[in-house]
Amino acid sequence: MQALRKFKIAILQTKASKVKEQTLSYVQEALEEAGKNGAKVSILGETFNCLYMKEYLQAASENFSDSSDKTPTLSLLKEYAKKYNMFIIGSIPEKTSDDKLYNTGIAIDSQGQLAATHRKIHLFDINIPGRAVYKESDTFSSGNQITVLDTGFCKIGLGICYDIRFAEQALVMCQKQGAQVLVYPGSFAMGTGPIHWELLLRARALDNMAYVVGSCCARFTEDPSVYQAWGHSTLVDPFGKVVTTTDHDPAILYGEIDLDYLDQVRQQIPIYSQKRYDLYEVVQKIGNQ
Ligand SMILES: NC(=O)CCC(=O)C(=O)O
Repeated sequence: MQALRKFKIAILQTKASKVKEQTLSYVQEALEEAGKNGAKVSILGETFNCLYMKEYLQAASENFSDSSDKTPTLSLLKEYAKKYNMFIIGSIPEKTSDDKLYNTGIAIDSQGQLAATHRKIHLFDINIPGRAVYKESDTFSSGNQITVLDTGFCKIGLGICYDIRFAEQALVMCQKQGAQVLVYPGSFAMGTGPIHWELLLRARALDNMAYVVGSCCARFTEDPSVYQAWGHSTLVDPFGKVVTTTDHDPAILYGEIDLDYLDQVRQQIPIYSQKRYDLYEVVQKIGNQ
């Protein structure tokens, strides 16, 4: 069988409502459109099934071992992955049987199976008074695994939002585990997004000469007391160029992943073979090595 070297991705910048069913109807509409438009991989935002605030995160959480009537988000994604023969990636709040909550990236394969999970490793605990104050560890426990999904046609490294600030995680995903595409579902903050979001996406792309997808949630503008996401979902190519981007409103972006182009860029600027491992090294300590 001929390897798939070029494929279409869709970045679904969907909006959350205060009501989970409504939020999922926005997600369903977006998946329908992306599927009809031939996306091979559709990527949603961080905790795309609710607003990014403790009470909503708790209420929208799903236990992945529950039956399908109690996991409406997972069921929806599985249905649409199968219907349109596409991979679907995003993060949702995961509740475990011992009552812990994780911010968990999920990847559903084109057969509708849960192919990989990534529990956010670095929790968004920052304190810039008057600008960005958030303590994600009040809600979630942190994960302990670095995750790279092998789709059969490319390797996708999974991170979540704040994870993008940690270059070592991306280096391990690409340079130890062979990821060609890095995917970061996000809900970036207004106080940092304008200066850091695109810069970080492009930085990780250049560190690794990889495609980088930042799929942010759309902004919830109706109520200023609710966490406001920066939006601006973006695809960056392995040369560090922004392929497509948007503002903060709901949107679906399409882009092409071209693995021949990625190989070409990695040959032309051969950082992978020029590493001075006699002077430094990035070591993965735990996870699928
Ligand atoms: N949800 C997040 O992890 C937000 C990360 C963020 O805004 C940042 O500045 O980093």
